[in-house]
Amino acid sequence: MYTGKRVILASQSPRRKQLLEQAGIPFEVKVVDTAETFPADMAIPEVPVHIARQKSAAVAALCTAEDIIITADTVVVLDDTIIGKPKDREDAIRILSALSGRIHRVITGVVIKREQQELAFSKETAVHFKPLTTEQITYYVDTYKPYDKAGAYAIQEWIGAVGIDRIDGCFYNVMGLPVSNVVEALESIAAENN
Ligand SMILES: Cc1cn([C@H]2C[C@H](O)[C@@H](COP(=O)(O)OP(=O)(O)OP(=O)(O)O)O2)c(=O)[nH]c1=O
Repeated sequence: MYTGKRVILASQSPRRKQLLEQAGIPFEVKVVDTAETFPADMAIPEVPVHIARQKSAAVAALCTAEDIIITADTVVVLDDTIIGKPKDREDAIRILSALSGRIHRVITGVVIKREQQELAFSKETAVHFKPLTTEQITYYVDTYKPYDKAGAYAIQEWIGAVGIDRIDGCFYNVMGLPVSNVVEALESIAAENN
Protein backbone atom coordinates (compact mmCIF):
# COMPACT_ATOMS: atom_id res chain seq x y z
CA MET A 1 0.00 0.00 0.00
CA TYR A 2 1.14 3.53 -0.78
CA THR A 3 2.13 5.47 2.35
CA GLY A 4 4.01 8.42 0.87
CA LYS A 5 3.35 12.17 0.70
CA ARG A 6 0.10 13.83 -0.37
CA VAL A 7 -0.77 13.02 -3.97
CA ILE A 8 -2.50 15.57 -6.19
CA LEU A 9 -4.15 14.35 -9.37
CA ALA A 10 -4.31 17.42 -11.60
CA SER A 11 -6.98 16.24 -14.01
CA GLN A 12 -10.59 16.85 -14.84
CA SER A 13 -10.91 13.34 -16.22
CA PRO A 14 -13.31 11.15 -14.18
CA ARG A 15 -11.57 8.09 -15.68
CA ARG A 16 -8.16 9.01 -14.25
CA LYS A 17 -9.78 9.62 -10.87
CA GLN A 18 -11.52 6.25 -11.02
CA LEU A 19 -8.32 4.41 -11.92
CA LEU A 20 -6.25 5.97 -9.15
CA GLU A 21 -9.05 5.16 -6.68
CA GLN A 22 -9.15 1.60 -7.97
CA ALA A 23 -5.42 1.33 -7.23
CA GLY A 24 -6.02 2.38 -3.63
CA ILE A 25 -3.97 5.57 -3.81
CA PRO A 26 -5.26 8.35 -1.53
CA PHE A 27 -5.27 11.62 -3.48
CA GLU A 28 -6.91 14.98 -4.04
CA VAL A 29 -8.03 16.37 -7.38
CA LYS A 30 -7.10 19.85 -8.52
CA VAL A 31 -8.20 21.09 -11.91
CA VAL A 32 -6.60 23.82 -13.98
CA ASP A 33 -7.29 24.80 -17.55
CA THR A 34 -4.22 24.44 -19.73
CA ALA A 35 -3.68 25.26 -23.37
CA GLU A 36 -2.62 21.90 -24.80
CA THR A 37 -0.06 22.92 -27.40
CA PHE A 38 3.05 21.34 -28.90
CA PRO A 39 5.61 22.32 -31.54
CA ALA A 40 4.58 21.24 -35.05
CA ASP A 41 7.88 19.39 -35.57
CA MET A 42 7.77 17.46 -32.29
CA ALA A 43 7.96 13.66 -32.66
CA ILE A 44 4.53 12.18 -31.89
CA PRO A 45 5.66 9.88 -29.03
CA GLU A 46 6.98 12.96 -27.20
CA VAL A 47 3.75 14.96 -27.43
CA PRO A 48 1.72 13.46 -24.54
CA VAL A 49 4.52 14.00 -21.99
CA HIS A 50 5.04 17.53 -23.33
CA ILE A 51 1.36 18.33 -22.75
CA ALA A 52 1.30 16.57 -19.36
CA ARG A 53 4.25 18.77 -18.38
CA GLN A 54 2.24 21.89 -19.29
CA LYS A 55 -0.61 20.66 -17.09
CA SER A 56 1.88 19.99 -14.28
CA ALA A 57 3.41 23.47 -14.48
CA ALA A 58 -0.04 25.06 -14.46
CA VAL A 59 -1.13 23.30 -11.26
CA ALA A 60 2.15 23.68 -9.35
CA ALA A 61 1.13 27.13 -8.05
CA LEU A 62 -1.86 25.54 -6.27
CA CYS A 63 0.24 22.92 -4.48
CA THR A 64 2.82 22.85 -1.69
CA ALA A 65 6.44 21.92 -2.35
CA GLU A 66 5.88 18.58 -0.58
CA ASP A 67 2.99 17.50 -2.83
CA ILE A 68 3.38 14.85 -5.48
CA ILE A 69 1.60 16.06 -8.61
CA ILE A 70 0.35 13.63 -11.25
CA THR A 71 -0.70 14.79 -14.71
CA ALA A 72 -1.35 12.85 -17.88
CA ASP A 73 -2.35 13.29 -21.48
CA THR A 74 -3.75 10.74 -23.90
CA VAL A 75 -3.54 10.94 -27.68
CA VAL A 76 -4.89 8.67 -30.39
CA VAL A 77 -2.59 8.24 -33.38
CA LEU A 78 -3.67 6.95 -36.79
CA ASP A 79 -1.26 6.90 -39.72
CA ASP A 80 1.19 9.17 -37.90
CA THR A 81 -1.46 11.79 -37.28
CA ILE A 82 -2.69 12.77 -33.85
CA ILE A 83 -6.45 12.62 -33.58
CA GLY A 84 -7.74 14.81 -30.79
CA LYS A 85 -11.19 15.13 -29.27
CA PRO A 86 -14.01 15.49 -31.81
CA LYS A 87 -15.26 19.03 -32.48
CA ASP A 88 -18.85 17.96 -33.01
CA ARG A 89 -21.12 15.06 -34.06
CA GLU A 90 -19.94 15.04 -37.68
CA ASP A 91 -16.31 15.05 -36.59
CA ALA A 92 -16.91 12.14 -34.17
CA ILE A 93 -18.55 10.13 -36.97
CA ARG A 94 -15.68 10.97 -39.34
CA ILE A 95 -13.06 9.91 -36.77
CA LEU A 96 -14.75 6.60 -35.95
CA SER A 97 -15.19 5.85 -39.66
CA ALA A 98 -11.43 6.38 -40.07
CA LEU A 99 -10.63 4.08 -37.11
CA SER A 100 -13.04 1.36 -38.31
CA GLY A 101 -11.29 -1.86 -39.38
CA ARG A 102 -7.87 -0.44 -38.55
CA ILE A 103 -5.18 -0.58 -35.89
CA HIS A 104 -4.28 2.68 -34.18
CA ARG A 105 -2.01 3.65 -31.31
CA VAL A 106 -3.02 5.24 -28.03
CA ILE A 107 -0.21 6.98 -26.19
CA THR A 108 -0.58 8.29 -22.65
CA GLY A 109 2.15 10.51 -21.24
CA VAL A 110 2.48 10.82 -17.48
CA VAL A 111 4.39 13.39 -15.45
CA ILE A 112 4.90 12.89 -11.71
CA LYS A 113 6.48 15.88 -10.02
CA ARG A 114 7.72 16.52 -6.51
CA GLU A 115 9.77 19.58 -5.59
CA GLN A 116 12.46 19.80 -8.29
CA GLN A 117 12.22 16.11 -9.18
CA GLU A 118 10.29 14.97 -12.20
CA LEU A 119 9.48 11.49 -13.40
CA ALA A 120 8.07 11.37 -16.92
CA PHE A 121 7.17 8.41 -19.09
CA SER A 122 4.72 7.39 -21.75
CA LYS A 123 3.06 4.11 -22.61
CA GLU A 124 1.65 2.93 -25.90
CA THR A 125 -1.20 0.53 -26.60
CA ALA A 126 -2.18 -0.70 -30.07
CA VAL A 127 -5.96 -0.95 -30.51
CA HIS A 128 -7.65 -2.95 -33.25
CA PHE A 129 -11.14 -1.90 -34.29
CA LYS A 130 -13.35 -4.35 -36.15
CA PRO A 131 -15.08 -2.90 -39.23
CA LEU A 132 -17.92 -0.79 -37.82
CA THR A 133 -21.20 -0.19 -39.62
CA THR A 134 -22.59 3.33 -40.09
CA GLU A 135 -25.46 2.32 -37.80
CA GLN A 136 -23.06 1.27 -35.05
CA ILE A 137 -21.08 4.51 -35.35
CA THR A 138 -24.11 6.82 -35.29
CA TYR A 139 -25.74 4.83 -32.47
CA TYR A 140 -22.57 5.13 -30.38
CA VAL A 141 -22.03 8.84 -31.05
CA ASP A 142 -25.67 9.76 -30.41
CA THR A 143 -25.99 7.62 -27.29
CA TYR A 144 -22.60 8.11 -25.63
CA LYS A 145 -21.66 11.56 -26.98
CA PRO A 146 -17.88 10.91 -26.82
CA TYR A 147 -16.91 14.57 -27.22
CA ASP A 148 -14.52 14.58 -24.27
CA LYS A 149 -12.65 11.49 -25.49
CA ALA A 150 -9.51 11.46 -27.59
CA GLY A 151 -10.33 9.57 -30.82
CA ALA A 152 -14.09 9.95 -30.20
CA TYR A 153 -14.42 6.70 -28.29
CA ALA A 154 -13.99 5.15 -24.90
CA ILE A 155 -12.74 1.57 -24.76
CA GLN A 156 -14.64 1.10 -21.47
CA GLU A 157 -18.00 1.84 -23.15
CA TRP A 158 -20.33 -0.09 -25.49
CA ILE A 159 -18.10 0.48 -28.50
CA GLY A 160 -15.13 -1.12 -26.76
CA ALA A 161 -17.19 -4.22 -25.97
CA VAL A 162 -18.59 -4.70 -29.46
CA GLY A 163 -16.07 -2.99 -31.74
CA ILE A 164 -12.59 -3.76 -30.37
CA ASP A 165 -11.37 -7.30 -30.79
CA ARG A 166 -7.81 -6.97 -29.56
CA ILE A 167 -5.30 -4.67 -27.99
CA ASP A 168 -1.59 -4.92 -27.49
CA GLY A 169 -0.58 -3.15 -24.29
CA CYS A 170 -2.29 -1.83 -21.18
CA PHE A 171 -6.10 -1.44 -21.27
CA TYR A 172 -6.03 1.30 -18.62
CA ASN A 173 -3.52 3.22 -20.71
CA VAL A 174 -6.22 3.57 -23.38
CA MET A 175 -8.65 4.78 -20.69
CA GLY A 176 -6.21 7.56 -19.82
CA LEU A 177 -3.78 6.29 -17.17
CA PRO A 178 -1.28 3.39 -17.21
CA VAL A 179 -2.12 2.94 -13.58
CA SER A 180 0.22 0.09 -12.61
CA ASN A 181 3.18 2.14 -13.87
CA VAL A 182 1.93 5.18 -11.96
CA VAL A 183 1.69 3.15 -8.72
CA GLU A 184 5.19 1.78 -9.31
CA ALA A 185 6.54 5.31 -9.76
CA LEU A 186 4.77 6.58 -6.61
CA GLU A 187 6.17 3.68 -4.60
CA SER A 188 9.70 4.39 -5.82
CA ILE A 189 9.35 8.09 -4.88
CA ALA A 190 8.01 7.11 -1.43
CA ALA A 191 10.90 4.65 -0.91
CA GLU A 192 13.46 7.36 -1.84
CA ASN A 193 11.98 9.80 0.63
CA ASN A 194 11.78 7.40 3.59
C1 LIG B 1 -9.12 6.57 -26.22
C2 LIG B 1 -9.84 6.84 -24.93
C3 LIG B 1 -9.76 8.07 -24.30
N1 LIG B 1 -10.43 8.30 -23.13
C4 LIG B 1 -10.34 9.60 -22.45
C5 LIG B 1 -9.20 9.69 -21.46
C6 LIG B 1 -9.03 11.18 -21.30
O1 LIG B 1 -9.92 11.61 -20.27
C7 LIG B 1 -9.49 11.74 -22.64
C8 LIG B 1 -8.31 12.31 -23.39
O2 LIG B 1 -8.13 13.67 -23.07
P1 LIG B 1 -6.93 14.28 -22.22
O3 LIG B 1 -6.66 15.64 -22.77
O4 LIG B 1 -5.81 13.32 -22.11
O5 LIG B 1 -7.55 14.43 -20.74
P2 LIG B 1 -8.80 15.25 -20.21
O6 LIG B 1 -8.96 16.53 -20.96
O7 LIG B 1 -10.01 14.34 -20.18
O8 LIG B 1 -8.40 15.51 -18.70
P3 LIG B 1 -7.18 16.39 -18.10
O9 LIG B 1 -6.47 17.07 -19.25
O10 LIG B 1 -7.79 17.36 -17.14
O11 LIG B 1 -6.31 15.38 -17.38
O12 LIG B 1 -10.07 10.68 -23.36
C9 LIG B 1 -11.21 7.28 -22.54
O13 LIG B 1 -11.83 7.49 -21.50
N2 LIG B 1 -11.27 6.07 -23.14
C10 LIG B 1 -10.64 5.78 -24.31
O14 LIG B 1 -10.75 4.64 -24.81
